[in-house]
Amino acid sequence: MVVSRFTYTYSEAETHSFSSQFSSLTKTNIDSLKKIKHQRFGVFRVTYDLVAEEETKSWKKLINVAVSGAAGMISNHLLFKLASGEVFGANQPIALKLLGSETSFEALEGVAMELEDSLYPLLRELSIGIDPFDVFKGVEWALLIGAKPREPGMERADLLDINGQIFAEQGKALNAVASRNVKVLVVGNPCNTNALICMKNAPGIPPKNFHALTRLDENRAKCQVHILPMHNDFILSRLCIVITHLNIFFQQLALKAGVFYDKVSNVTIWGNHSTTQVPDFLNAKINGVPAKDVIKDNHWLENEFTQKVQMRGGVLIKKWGRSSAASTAVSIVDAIRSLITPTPKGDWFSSGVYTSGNPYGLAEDIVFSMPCRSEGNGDYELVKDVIIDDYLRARIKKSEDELFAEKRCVGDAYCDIMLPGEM
Ligand SMILES: NC(=O)C1=CN([C@@H]2O[C@H](COP(=O)(O)OP(=O)(O)OC[C@H]3O[C@@H](n4cnc5c(N)ncnc54)[C@H](OP(=O)(O)O)[C@@H]3O)[C@@H](O)[C@H]2O)C=CC1
Ligand SMILES: O=C([O-])CC(=O)C(=O)O
Repeated sequence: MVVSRFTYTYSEAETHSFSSQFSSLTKTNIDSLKKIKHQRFGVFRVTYDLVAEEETKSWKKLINVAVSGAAGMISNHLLFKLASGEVFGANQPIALKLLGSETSFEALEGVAMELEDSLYPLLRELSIGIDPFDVFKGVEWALLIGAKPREPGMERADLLDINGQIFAEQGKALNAVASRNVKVLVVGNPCNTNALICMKNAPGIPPKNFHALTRLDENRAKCQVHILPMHNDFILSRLCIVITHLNIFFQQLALKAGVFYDKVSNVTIWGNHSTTQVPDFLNAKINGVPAKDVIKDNHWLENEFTQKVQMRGGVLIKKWGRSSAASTAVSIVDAIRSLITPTPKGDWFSSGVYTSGNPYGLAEDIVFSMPCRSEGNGDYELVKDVIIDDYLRARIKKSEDELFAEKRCVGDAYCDIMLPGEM
């Protein structure tokens, strides 16, 4: 078998002139530029015969992965994890197809150069482009990160409108050219509604294949346990190491308590990736014991813990001046790995998935974070044996209402809902 490392359509000089064209673009010529096919990059122009190599390596068939917003902050962390084998495995060669825009094209070239310079053996193909109908051709995974963040003075409805258009176009492109079983993970906010829009525009792809990223919220919920009040019969503390400069502080807390966050399981985030999300402590377990039996402080769980998780994104934006990028990339890796490796017995993971046919009595036709299990084949099943009490039901309803409001906002002139990260 021959694994191709790009055939590049343009010479180096042509690339530079191609790039500089983008800086002087007007809206009228963008469409004609979009007709240009996406490019195989740099060293990946050449096709190498890997037959000899394959005799010694038990590599799987090449997997095609598209990443949008590839020149952005999250992608800058994620792409290197994908190329290294950390995500799909050490025997999984990968073709990365990076989607940017006319404004980010030069930055995208810079990202591609860094990927080249990293000499990842598993990265067999790398291409960049600005037209999703080119970039998404044959992809088996689409990680949709690119989305316009809200700017000062913008109406929320403007953001939903703009991002709605992005995800509608990308849904159409996936529908037209992607693998029929492509798995789509929407990260760009508001991710639940963007995932729904994308899905609705891709009727040829099973709705079950669309996910909105709520794994970061699950991870945040797990790490928040470190702030548990001391308890008479059980002292528990938790650690979160996703924010590098807080490592030492958190590690000290964990060492003192002698409990690590890998002892927290069965954590569901219900609902929207927003401040209405519901971190479920009712079904969560600590050391295999129901979290409520360990913590026995309902007030703390319903208030302090819940709000900490709901507000985490916004608090981080205030401190960093930008939204979570590294921990988001980590959670994307977790989300993918949860679908391609069997879920540990008795546990589950959270993902924003389509509600139609759900076993919890949730409203149909929205993308809602729910507990999932996978056999490791890329697919998932919803977990049936969870308890939903009156408290959870009431909180879940608020998130449902918000998602219906978001749905209504797409295309509306005025919108009065909270978006993810808002305080
Ligand atoms: N679900 C979750 O848990 C989380 C979601 N997020 C969300 O992920 C998204 C990306 O975050 P991050 O990487 O930090 O952001 P960046 O601003 O660093 O990058 C975002 C990318 O989105 C693309 N973009 C921006 N505006 C538009 C537009 N109008 N049309 C098309 N693409 C656009 C740009 O790429 P280009 O010009 O190449 O298209 C840009 O590089 C944001 O929406 C953020 O809110 C963030 C953290 C957690
Ligand atoms: O809050 C934001 O805007 C970014 C985000 O989604 C998060 O950090 O959870």
